Amino acid sequence: MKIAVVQFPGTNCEHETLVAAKSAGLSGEIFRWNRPAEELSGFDGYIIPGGFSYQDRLRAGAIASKEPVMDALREEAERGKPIIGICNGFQILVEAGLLPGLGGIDAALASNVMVSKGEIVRRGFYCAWTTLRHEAPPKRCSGSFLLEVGELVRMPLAHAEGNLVTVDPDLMARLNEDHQVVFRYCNEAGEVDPEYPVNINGSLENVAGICNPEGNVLGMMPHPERSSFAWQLPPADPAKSVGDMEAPGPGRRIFESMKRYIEVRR
Ligand SMILES: NC(=O)CC[C@H](N)C(=O)O
Repeated sequence: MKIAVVQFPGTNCEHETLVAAKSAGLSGEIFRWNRPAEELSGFDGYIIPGGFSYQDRLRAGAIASKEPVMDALREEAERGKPIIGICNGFQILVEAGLLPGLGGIDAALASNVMVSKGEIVRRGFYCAWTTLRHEAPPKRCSGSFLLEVGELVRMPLAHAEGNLVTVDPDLMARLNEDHQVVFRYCNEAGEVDPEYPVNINGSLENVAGICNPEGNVLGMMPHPERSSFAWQLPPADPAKSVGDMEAPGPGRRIFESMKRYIEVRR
């Protein structure tokens, strides 16, 4: 099971993403955006990692979304192969139209605006640990294939443009009804609160991850590769482990899910 971690100029999470995927039993390689795009068909799945592709110019993900490699990824998605976009990867998927309903002028990942008690308390780039509640039914989505409804996973986020906004009053109803909301920001007890700091970036309905209608394409703002090993967890976390460098952290479940999804598809 071989995956491609697609790297654009300005991507900065490709190595740790590949290491995390390998820790889940996948094999793979970093695939530079300017390689012949047809070589992508030889992989079983794809991850677009985080970073600042093209310096986030215009909007984060906007320029990378126009690269020919994204047309090839669209074709692979149509064949049912899994694609996970993490942070800047999510932004690129949205801009490329691989998550229908998002992107264009109707719905976007906009600048973070954190609101508490009716006041804006913070804006822009933010880096913090967060807890996600898995909202989709098991097996709904390639990147959360193994997760139960309500399962909590801890991982960090670090971005400026992850705030889902829309002018379409029906968008959330459609996404919810179709179980395309995969993750929501919640507190450690699993409760969703629309205010900062639980709703960490101001996103509509605390959305942290969305899949396409078919479930094979997942975009998520937080970084599972940054909590795929127990040693990556914050010092106070009970699951923190420094002795065993291979001990799993919660983020590994995303990559294990992708592996299982590929196995089941075969
Ligand atoms: N960590 C990242 O992938 C950064 C995402 C993006 N460039 C932003 O700041 O919004």
